[in-house]
Amino acid sequence: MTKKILVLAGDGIGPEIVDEAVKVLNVVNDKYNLGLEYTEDTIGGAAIDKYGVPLADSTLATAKESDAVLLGAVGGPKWDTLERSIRPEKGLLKIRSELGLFANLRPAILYPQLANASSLKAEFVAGLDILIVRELTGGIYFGEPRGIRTLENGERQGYNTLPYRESEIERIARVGFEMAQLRNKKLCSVDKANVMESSQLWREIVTNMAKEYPDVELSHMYVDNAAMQLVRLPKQFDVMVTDNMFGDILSDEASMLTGSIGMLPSASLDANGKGMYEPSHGSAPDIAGKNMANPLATILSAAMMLRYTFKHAESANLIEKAVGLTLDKNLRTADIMSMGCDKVSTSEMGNAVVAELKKL
Ligand SMILES: NC(=O)C1=CN([C@@H]2O[C@H](COP(=O)(O)OP(=O)(O)OC[C@H]3O[C@@H](n4cnc5c(N)ncnc54)[C@H](O)[C@@H]3O)[C@@H](O)[C@H]2O)C=CC1
Ligand SMILES: CC(C)CC(=O)C(=O)O
Ligand SMILES: [Mg+2]
Repeated sequence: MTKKILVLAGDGIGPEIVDEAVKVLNVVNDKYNLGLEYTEDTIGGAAIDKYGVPLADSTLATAKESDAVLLGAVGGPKWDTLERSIRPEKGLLKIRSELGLFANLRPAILYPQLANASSLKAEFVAGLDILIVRELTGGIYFGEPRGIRTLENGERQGYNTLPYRESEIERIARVGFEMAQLRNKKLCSVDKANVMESSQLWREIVTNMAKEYPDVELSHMYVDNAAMQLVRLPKQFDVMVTDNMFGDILSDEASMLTGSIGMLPSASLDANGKGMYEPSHGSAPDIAGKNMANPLATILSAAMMLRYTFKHAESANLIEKAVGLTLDKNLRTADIMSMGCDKVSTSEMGNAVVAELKKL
């Protein structure tokens, strides 16, 4: 049976890193006869240039007909001055929302070969394996009302709203509990319940759900403390579940424990296993077009696609193993470079993973 993948490379380093992930997918496709079929389209700034909007209706329709989406990244200085409603990032938020991709899984795993690339000393990060479960279609990135208004005294005021419905909290918390059950059975719910009503409701609902998961040890933490604990003692965490903005920020922070944001993959899932797979980082305009971005987060996101949407754990495991074997060869893109290693380009890194994969 064919498996339809919509490839949306997007902006900046997007096309460079997505190319490498597709190369890697092609190897497992041939090996296991997976029937992967690609359609290419675009999103973000590239879509503004092509269609006049950051996500064309036709692209969204193709995404809805596809089994999975592989996405690079969106955004860049070229489009930063556009009116807010048509900025590249709006396309990304819209596709997540329209596809119902409420559960964003961001695993922060330290490959032992990269212990020296981590921002923390090796003793703090050795064996690190945290899963951040981020709510992706609600909260302050979507809340209404929002805008920039002019007050009576003529001063302008920017405002956003952070709403969470009970059902939105419950469904993401359930993902957190279930992921914890599959792992080390520890769930830390991160909120700001000492200040915000939406967090108070969040904490109440998560607390009530704990009864259904007696095997999971639940804890709660305020987000400011969580940010600090992530760099103090990161291995205290197993699964963290949190809202859209907190998860966005904490996952970038956690990425540096693994050596680089270029190592952090993600899966954005709906209720039925359909998903969009994208690295956790952005379009990195500062290094775009230089063939120096790290493609591993995108390659590892492709592995997550095989695991979560196509239920083919064997090929996902193989890709992750090939990444480890490539790092064993001391090949490093600039962001994870350390002494005694060989610096490689984006495409050289992708080719090296392909070469290791073909040997397995
Ligand atoms: N999912 C997405 O499409 C996201 C898009 N953005 C957009 O990307 C643009 C740039 O945003 P920034 O805040 O600079 O975040 P960014 O994640 O693009 O870059 C932050 C820093 O990390 C580096 N970096 C990121 N990915 C890398 C990789 N694969 N290999 C090596 N180094 C890497 C960049 O060079 C930069 O120094 C903005 O327009 C922003 O809105 C930001 C985050 C996520
Ligand atoms: C448009 C942003 C919400 C993208 C982002 O920073 C992310 O998803 O990590
Ligand atoms: Mg982010």
